[in-house]
Amino acid sequence: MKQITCIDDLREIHQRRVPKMFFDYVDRGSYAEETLRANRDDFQDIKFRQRILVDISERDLSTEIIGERAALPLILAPVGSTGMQYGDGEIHACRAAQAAGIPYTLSTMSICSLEDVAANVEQPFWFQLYVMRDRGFVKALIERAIAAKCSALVLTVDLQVIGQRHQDIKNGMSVPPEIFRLKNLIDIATKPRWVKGILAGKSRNFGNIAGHLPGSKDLGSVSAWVASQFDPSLNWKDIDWIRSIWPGKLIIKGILDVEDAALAVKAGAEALVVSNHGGRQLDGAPSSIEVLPDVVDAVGDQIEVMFDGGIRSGQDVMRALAMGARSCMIGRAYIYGLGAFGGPGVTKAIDIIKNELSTTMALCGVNSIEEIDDHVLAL
Ligand SMILES: Cc1cc2nc3c(=O)[nH]c(=O)nc-3n(C[C@H](O)[C@H](O)[C@H](O)COP(=O)(O)O)c2cc1C
Ligand SMILES: CCCCC(=O)C(=O)O
Repeated sequence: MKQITCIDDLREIHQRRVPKMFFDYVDRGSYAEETLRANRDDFQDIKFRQRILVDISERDLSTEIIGERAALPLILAPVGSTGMQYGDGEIHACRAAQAAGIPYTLSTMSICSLEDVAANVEQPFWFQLYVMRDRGFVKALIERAIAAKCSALVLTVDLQVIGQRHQDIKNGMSVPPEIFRLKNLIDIATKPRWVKGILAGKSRNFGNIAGHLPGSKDLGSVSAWVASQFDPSLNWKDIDWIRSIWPGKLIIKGILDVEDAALAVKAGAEALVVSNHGGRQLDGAPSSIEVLPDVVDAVGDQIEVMFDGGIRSGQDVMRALAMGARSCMIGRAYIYGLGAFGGPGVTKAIDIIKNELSTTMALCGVNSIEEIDDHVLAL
């Protein structure tokens, strides 16, 4: 792995090793992908202010995330179908996060179940919840997260309907995926390493939501399945209902608007995530980094503001922190590592970002995460 020096290198190997239908599912965005591109492009407009001759010999990258110490201001974001990128992918990613001292978020749409992950890792992890129409099932899911000792609930609120991802439709990336389509079978035949990894994994279907999946003869598009299962009536009043079941910390993920951020404060969440779902939902929405400063201005002293969208380097983490985020989630950056090399690839992705962040801090003349604010930016 010596030749791997940046997240883009991991992406390239992921693309080579994982079938196209699964790589594209990770890599691409919704509709014309304007927001997906903006997430990356807008980072590049943010320039640092280099400072020299500051003693930077004792840099500390650790911080607190919702009251817990973390080695880095970084969180592995919830990513559906992670176990299709690499066998038992959720367990590998969670272990890598815990070894690195950062939180891992398990998606409702994971392949390994809550119970599987809990049985195979050392420490508590976070659980991301999608609210489905069947509220009895949602309640049971939250109770499973409590039983699995999850230490935070991340309620994702930007996907009650799904933004269409053209490439997924073209590739047969349905629920479940059409792997027996001739084109996909031919592609899979050229990816023996992936096949071996998947066959070695314990789980091959969505572990948390058995009973809510279409039968294998009833292949539907993801959008049809989401429309049939996800509750479009979800609204602020439901937060009280969730609170009545979930006693722990609540993080609301998917906020892009200052008024919504204020409502998240009012709802009593411990944190919110400024996120456009990695450019996979409302195409034409602004980049996450564009809206971050306004959200921080409005509510940053009342609620912990987290950030995600487009982070591919430690420089990007530094930019988000400089704009007021307290910590950052990464999605694709670690999944590229997982698809390329399994657990060690996730560790590699975290290490790359950590080293880049450390060097960037040094060259900007800061020694701690708490010191990072807009004074590190060239205005
Ligand atoms: C393949 C993939 C699957 C995702 N699945 C979920 C999910 O199940 N739940 C969720 O809240 N967010 C999901 N997201 C969004 C991520 O949590 C995160 O918001 C996004 O990836 C951040 O952008 P980035 O990939 O540029 O870092 C997914 C993202 C990707 C790339
Ligand atoms: C049906 C939701 C799939 C997971 C997800 O959130 C995503 O693909 O972005």
